[in-house]
Amino acid sequence: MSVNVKQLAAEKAVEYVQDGMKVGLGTGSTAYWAIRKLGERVREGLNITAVATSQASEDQARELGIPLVAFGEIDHLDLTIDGADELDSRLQLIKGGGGALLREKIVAMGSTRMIVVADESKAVNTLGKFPLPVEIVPFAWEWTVAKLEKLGCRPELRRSGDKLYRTDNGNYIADCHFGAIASAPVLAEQLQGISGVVDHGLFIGIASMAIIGKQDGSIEIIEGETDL
Ligand SMILES: O=C[C@H](O)[C@H](O)[C@H](O)COP(=O)(O)O
Repeated sequence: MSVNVKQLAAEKAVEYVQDGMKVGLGTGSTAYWAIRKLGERVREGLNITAVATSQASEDQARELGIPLVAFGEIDHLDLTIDGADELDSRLQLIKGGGGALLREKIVAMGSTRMIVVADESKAVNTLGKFPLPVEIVPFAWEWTVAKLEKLGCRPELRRSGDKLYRTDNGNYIADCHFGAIASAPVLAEQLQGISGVVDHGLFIGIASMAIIGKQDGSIEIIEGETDL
């Protein structure tokens, strides 16, 4: 019987959620399982409040009866559980394959802890095989894309059918094919220096722990410097 490795990792992460916590809900097919499990625990009496990183996750949480709170009502979160497209052993991440990177970064950076949940295919030695999603404003996007190209990548504007893809914030995503990224912090700084770039999918120094589900049914945990 094949193991659902995403579910395995996600459900392990939910064990870290305690009564009274304010929780950030990630986005994607792995975070989906964490939200599902949280819904189960809420039905069993767990008392939490949550914010979501995408419309899809918000809808799922609402359906499951997870109490959602407005950002104006809280000033921080205790724990965020979210997926990743790639992660390395230093807990540097590429996120945004599902287009939610900006909201995900705002929520993760407002959290005391962030647990990344992933299957083993996401764990890499060097980030960059997965094209780096960069959220850009539609205004003068051609100029922004040209500047991205100058950083040494092949940017590809994400499409949704015959239209350009729009994020939940109304922006475009440029998927930037860099190949192996020599220094994620240096690249992050370069990206932040481009006007027109809203944010990018490099998460550096944000995750506190990664829980990686494996096909043999085991789980690998990588702990960062900010421990749980
Ligand atoms: O924008 C999407 C998010 O960054 C996801 O967390 C990421 O793409 C991983 O998604 P999945 O768990 O579906 O592979």
